[in-house]
Amino acid sequence: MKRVTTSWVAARSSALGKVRAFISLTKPRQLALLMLTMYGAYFAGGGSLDPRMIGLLTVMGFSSIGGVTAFNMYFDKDIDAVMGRTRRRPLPSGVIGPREALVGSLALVLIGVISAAAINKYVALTVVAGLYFDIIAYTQLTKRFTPLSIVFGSIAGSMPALGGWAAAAGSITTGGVLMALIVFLWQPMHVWFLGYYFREEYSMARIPILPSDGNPRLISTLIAVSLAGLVAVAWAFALYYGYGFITAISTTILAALAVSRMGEFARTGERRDALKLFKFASPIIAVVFILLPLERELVYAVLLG
Ligand code: HEM
Ligand SMILES: CC(C)=CCC/C(C)=C/CC/C(C)=C/COP(=O)(O)OP(=O)(O)O
Repeated sequence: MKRVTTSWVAARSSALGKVRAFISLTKPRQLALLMLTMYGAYFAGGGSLDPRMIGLLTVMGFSSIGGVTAFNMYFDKDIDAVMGRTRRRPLPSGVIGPREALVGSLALVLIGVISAAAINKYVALTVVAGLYFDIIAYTQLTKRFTPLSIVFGSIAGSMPALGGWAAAAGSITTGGVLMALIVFLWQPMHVWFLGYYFREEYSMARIPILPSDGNPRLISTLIAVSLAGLVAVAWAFALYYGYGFITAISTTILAALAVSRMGEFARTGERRDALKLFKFASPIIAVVFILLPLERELVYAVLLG
């Protein structure tokens, strides 16, 4: 009896281990913030609390974004084995086999496309675009060859916001494009400070993540320009739709803070400054995608009654 129980416990713990490992293939923290941009855009675009829609959106977001991320890890298992940051991931460490990862990620992507189509064809379009720009344009065609890969990765990263808005608005309209543009313009800060912090590992894996081999002054200037663009888009949204001024003011303050801290990094090129600025990036995008829907609610529910 004891032997049966032990083998059952062993089997259960290995199955749990597999599930945990597969969840880590979806990069849960990145997945969570990407889903926040999806929900934020959905509610900022006037989306309702209808349970069917919220359910479909949640299944679509988790499975399409998680599936694409797991698919990316399947393709990148060779370079992930080289970098200290990624070598303990389930594929390079062997916890999950390539076939399991491929089948699982494809299943998730399929569920994502189907649930997106159940909402409307524009949301389905954003999922297909996210799949194409992440897996083909970024992972396959550019990530290993040029720092310009960030353009394609950033288009992919902007798709959940566009999809969330399209789910609410029933099509792709100005507000969705502006919110997607905000995510697009946020990504250089997110990617390049992380890339600078891990630049030895990236060069070991021969991944050209940084422009001009990581000149801190150039990186800071380019990120400052992208943040200025982000702030301009936030103000454009507020002026166009008549709500979003608190979001625009908050984004302006946060971007100004980030740029003021970049001066130190531009001068010293210190890795620890790059990490601090990387960590500072996520709250900026979170503020936009939490405040904007709240402001819409405030204006529509309270002021317009
Ligand atoms: C070109 C596009 C992007 C690239 C190259 C990129 C790259 C990365 C990398 C390398 C990490 C570290 C992962 C790890 O070591 O486990 C990361 C973490 C993360 N990413 Fe991205 N990312 C991109 C787009 C996005 C987008 C659009 C979002 C959300 C809107 C996002 C949210 C996050 C979050 C929340 C984390 C975890 C941050 C932390 O640990 O503090 N990423 N990303
Ligand atoms: C609607 C939809 C499906 C959108 C896709 C959203 C999505 C998954 C965006 C992520 C973009 C991206 C390039 C991440 C980094 O990968 P990396 O390989 O550079 O990161 P790593 O080095 O940590 O593996």
